[in-house]
Amino acid sequence: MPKEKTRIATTGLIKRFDGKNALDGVDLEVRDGEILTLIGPSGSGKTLLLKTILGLVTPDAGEIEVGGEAVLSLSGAERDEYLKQFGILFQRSGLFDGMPVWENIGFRLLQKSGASRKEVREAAIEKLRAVGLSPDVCDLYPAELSGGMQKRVGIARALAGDPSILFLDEPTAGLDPIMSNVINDLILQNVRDLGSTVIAVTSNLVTARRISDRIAMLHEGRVVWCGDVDAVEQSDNPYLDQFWHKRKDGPIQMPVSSLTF
Ligand SMILES: Nc1ncnc2c1ncn2[C@@H]1O[C@H](COP(=O)(O)OP(=O)(O)OP(=O)(O)O)[C@@H](O)[C@H]1O
Repeated sequence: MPKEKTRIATTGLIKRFDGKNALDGVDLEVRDGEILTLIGPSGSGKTLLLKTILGLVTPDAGEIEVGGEAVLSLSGAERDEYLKQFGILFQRSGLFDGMPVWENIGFRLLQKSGASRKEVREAAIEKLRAVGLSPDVCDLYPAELSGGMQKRVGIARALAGDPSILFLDEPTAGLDPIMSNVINDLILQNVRDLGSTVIAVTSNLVTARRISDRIAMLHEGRVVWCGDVDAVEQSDNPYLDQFWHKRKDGPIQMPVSSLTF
């Protein structure tokens, strides 16, 4: 069988804050066209890893290759070009309060020269349809939308411009189980249609199970397990076992101060 192509690779990625390694030698390979989901306890480095790949955070050591090219040394203009291949759903959807839905979705397209506002609006309506929302939503403001609709608009914005790589940070956080499943299916359908490569971050293990081809678990800034989603249940990795089955006891120690009663 031909070896699957690697789309994103990090090697020995280290990021220190206040003398502590928040990323502690992350080696990760994301294959072309797959959905890889990062799971792990709060503070394990999931969002930080996405930010580092995007160049929003500069690592202290390590390499990042995307499409076979080293990206850490890119200059300003090269970086702008590099970022065009990404669609990003931020935690809490990250919508701009002062912009109607269609401008939120078309934000990047509006900045591109050549596209008229009418064209961008049409493109935004098409993406609204792709996430199951009617064109009527176009002129509403984010505050007028439910949490589930905000997530859909966030996904529509991530999909605008048909990116070949999608980063989805907590796509179902704060949603009820039914809306979470609607969003899971929307993600799967759109990703399959586009053929994008996806890194998702989620604390929702139902979402992880539903959307992922592979799962990588982070703990204290390291990948402690990575494998096919179907292999999770059979794994005897103590970190994965504790996290996946939500066990209180195991190698993952939760700081008492972070527990709420
Ligand atoms: N800009 C920053 N300055 C200082 N520390 C940071 C910064 N960004 C991240 N960290 C630290 O890096 C660690 C990893 O953070 P990160 O946001 O990646 O966690 P996470 O796994 O996404 O957690 P959560 O599931 O709670 O969102 C944390 O200890 C965090 O406090």
